[in-house]
Parts: sequence; C-alpha cells; structure tokens
Amino acid sequence: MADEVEGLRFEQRHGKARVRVARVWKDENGRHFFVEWNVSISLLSDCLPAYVRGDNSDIVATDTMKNTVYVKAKECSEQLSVEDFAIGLAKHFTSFYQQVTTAIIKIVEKPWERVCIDGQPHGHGFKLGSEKHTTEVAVKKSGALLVSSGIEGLSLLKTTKSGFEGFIRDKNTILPETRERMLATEVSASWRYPFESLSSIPAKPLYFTERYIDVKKVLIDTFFGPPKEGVYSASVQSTLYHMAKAVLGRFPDISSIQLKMPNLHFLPVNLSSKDNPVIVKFEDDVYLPTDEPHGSIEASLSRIWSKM
Ligand SMILES: O=c1[nH]c(=O)c2[nH]c(=O)[nH]c2[nH]1
Repeated sequence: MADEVEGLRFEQRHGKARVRVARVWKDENGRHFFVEWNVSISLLSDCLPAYVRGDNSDIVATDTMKNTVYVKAKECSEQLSVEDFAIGLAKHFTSFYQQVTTAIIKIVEKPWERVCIDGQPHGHGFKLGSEKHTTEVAVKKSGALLVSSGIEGLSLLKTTKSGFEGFIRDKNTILPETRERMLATEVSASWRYPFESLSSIPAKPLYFTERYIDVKKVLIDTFFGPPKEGVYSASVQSTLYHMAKAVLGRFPDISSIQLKMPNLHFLPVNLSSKDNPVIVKFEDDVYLPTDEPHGSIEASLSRIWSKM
C-alpha cells in the first residue's frame, strides 16, 4: 500500500509470520493423511490512521490472522494442496475485510512422508524427509491472483560426469581445468503458474501437489541423466539452464522458474610432509567436503509472454 502522508510517500503491510499448524485427515479405510505447515500472512490494507494517529479501528489484529489459520484448517474437511490452502486463506482475508486490498500468504510444508514397514505403507506412521515444498500466493480483492510453488533444500550430488573448463584465466586464477570432478548442490526452485484469477485455478483436487512432485522429478532426472551413463555437466550454470528448460518444456502450465544452485565444493585431498612427499595422493577418491565458501549460481527462465 503506497499512500501520501504529510508530503511523504508511505508504504505499509502487516501480518503474522511462522504460524505453525498440522492437520490430519482420515479416509473411509482408516488411513490417515498428515501435513504440517508454517504459514506467514501479510496483508496490504487501508489502515493508515493506525500509523499516523494511533487509531486502530481499521486494523485486523495479527492474533486474529493466526487464529484464522486454525479455523481454515478445521474447515478443510478434505485433504488439499498447500497452494489451495494458501489461496483459500488469502481469499478469506480479502473478501471478509473491507480494509484488506491484497493478501500475501507464504507457506513451507514440512516433508513428512508415510513410512513403509516390511514394504507396506503404514496407515498412520510418518517420518521426516529432506526437501520442503513451499508456496507463495497473492490474492487481490478483485480476484486477481499470483501463485508460485517451490522446493527448498533439495540436496543433489554426483560423483562424476562433471567438469569445468575454458573459464577466464588471469593472474589470480589457480583452479585447474577439469573434466572429472564431484558436483554437489542444494537446489532451491520457485516456479510461477499462469493463473491470473481465482476462477482460472484448476478444480482438480491436489493438482498443485501433483505438479510439485512432477517438477521435482524433472529437476532431478535432468540433473543426473539416465541411470547407467548419466549426463555430462559442463558447469553448474549449464546444468541449471537444462533443468529450468526441461521444466518449461514439459509443463505448459508453468510460466517461469527460478533456480538457485550453490556449488558445494568437495576439495581433492593431497597430503604430504617434508619426509614423505606423498602420504595421500588424490585419485578422484578422497575429498574434503566444504560448505563455505561456496559458489552461488542462480537464474530464472520465463516464457516471453509471462508476467514475471
Ligand atoms: O560450475 C562451475 N561454475 C563456476 O562458475 C565455477 N567457478 C569455479 O571456481 N568453479 C565453478 N564451477
């Protein structure tokens, strides 16, 4: 919200961050479904008097926002995607409160996965996985909408089929060129859907959940290549681009994707002493894993017509 106040430009928003909620659903066979969400709400609203005059009469209390998360979770009688929950919550704030013009909801889903015992999916047992499903939704009072989804903390590593050659060499360069190295990263991805209004959201239950699973698979498959031969990576940059391109090529309902792929270095170990010039000689076998410093490589790829 931008306003002019006493000759100055003023922008404000308020909300509640990190509201934690978990929800269980049970099907007719007694099978349980479970999600845990960390919800952050941010409202753009007409409440200038609260800032300039101490008049709170137009304020939606952030405590009320928190309670609303639990009320909406209770109301969801059927299992739903984290995106659909975010959209429903945002819609509530913009339609229920005259003052609220836009609601922005961010949610991080904790990666609870159903356990398998002796090869059988457990009816009510879950263990924590690694990478997280995220979403960010903005809904305006008009029904105009932005939906994006993402992955955080997808750690991927391959022990060969990676190199880095032909880069700029100058007086500060010591890195040798190589066609054989380890490639390790922790992918953060965020992609945008083209739906521009509440009415254009697909009605199919768990549509966004399916897409998340599909996008993750395309990212992983493209990073590694086929199981036997793999695929050569000329750089993190090149692999990132191929991953982004594969997602846009495969899913017409995704309009843009942003990828962040830190280059997590595994340093060759060579040990020597004055008496013993070769204690350990590196032969693509013993590495020193590091996480700092790391290369930071990020890019986004959008269809030309997409509004990023
Ligand atoms: O894939 C890479 N991209 C770089 O930009 C870079 N820079 C570097 O030192 N090593 C690497 N590896």
